[in-house]
Amino acid sequence: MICVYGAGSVGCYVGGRLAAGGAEVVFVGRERIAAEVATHGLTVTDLHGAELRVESPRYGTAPVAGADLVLLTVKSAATAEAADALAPHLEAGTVVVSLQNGLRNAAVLRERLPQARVLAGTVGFNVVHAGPGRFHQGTAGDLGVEDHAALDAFAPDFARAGLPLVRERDLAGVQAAKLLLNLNNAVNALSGLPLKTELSQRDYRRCLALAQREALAAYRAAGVRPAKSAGLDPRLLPVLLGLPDALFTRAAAKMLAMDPHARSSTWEDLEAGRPTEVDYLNGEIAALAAEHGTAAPVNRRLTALVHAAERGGRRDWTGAALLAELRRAA
Ligand SMILES: NC(=O)C1=CN([C@@H]2O[C@H](COP(=O)(O)OP(=O)(O)OC[C@H]3O[C@@H](n4cnc5c(N)ncnc54)[C@H](OP(=O)(O)O)[C@@H]3O)[C@@H](O)[C@H]2O)C=CC1
Ligand SMILES: CC(C)(CO)C(=O)C(=O)O
Repeated sequence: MICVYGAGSVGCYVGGRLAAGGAEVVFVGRERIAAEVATHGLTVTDLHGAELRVESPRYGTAPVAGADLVLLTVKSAATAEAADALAPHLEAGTVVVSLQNGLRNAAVLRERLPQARVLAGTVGFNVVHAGPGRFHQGTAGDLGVEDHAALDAFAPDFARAGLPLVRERDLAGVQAAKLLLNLNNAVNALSGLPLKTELSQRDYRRCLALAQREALAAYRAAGVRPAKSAGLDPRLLPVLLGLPDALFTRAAAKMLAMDPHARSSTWEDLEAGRPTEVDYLNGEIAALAAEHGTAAPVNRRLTALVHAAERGGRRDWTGAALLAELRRAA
């Protein structure tokens, strides 16, 4: 049995696809989503036109025993608490995969779940809660997981679900590369715009490039080596982002191949009135920079602006205004 623990956007989508493909899936999460899927069932859709239904998903609010695989899909701030709740229900050797953004979740899980085989993972695509019981994948991307033989037993379930596991030898590098892209979550949430509209405007991209340059400097100082993404050396990302719109649209066609309504998870958090994960994204870079003596005023400012937005502050920054604000901070 596969348990999805903390089933919100990513958990309902991934678990929904697995269940629609025939896997036995138990979802654990909050009462409001349990009530929603009890009434409406689960529908998962994607940018390629897929629409899959799970009529009666097993969705509860308490941890369950007997899972062979746990997919952990809570936001980073909830990882420790989720691990503590799961601990008494895991048998020795149970595989726990962290499908979360950020760099440190797997380490938190390993510390709190010594009996489990914890593997780090990344979700390379965006999912939004698109209506009652509906979860939509709006951008292309893979499920990356730290390679381990323990995954052999589950790989067929993911393949049948149309979400093949991409088994990575350097997951830490993939996570570091993913974090470079997730620095855009703050820019996207502050813009109030869909990802495609935001990334199509050079000034927003320049904001992201400033944040990425700081991250690359912090990585260098810390000895973190981000992996290539889509074949591109991560050091070239800020250069690519700085291109004029017409050139960028052509050079980064793959990056922009997304549903026009796709949003970042940080935008979704603000929209739902929840605390965001910004401390684990831009805040992670600020912390890494402080630890290794490099500068990260842009990531610090973006973190502060997202926290202000959580308290009702501005969420309609134009690209020019945000860029001026970040340049003032730098
Ligand atoms: N959404 C996306 O497009 C993407 C997200 N990610 C990453 O995936 C992870 C999950 O994100 P996402 O699915 O968007 O997050 P969501 O907030 O949609 O889902 C997490 C769910 O877990 C619930 N939860 C929190 N704590 C517990 C707990 N102790 N027990 C049970 N349920 C709990 C939350 O409830 P409540 O809110 O009430 O606390 C929420 O419903 C994050 O790290 C995110 O960065 C990665 C790529 C894309
Ligand atoms: C897929 C991506 C990068 C989209 O912004 C994401 O990880 C998120 O929304 O958190």
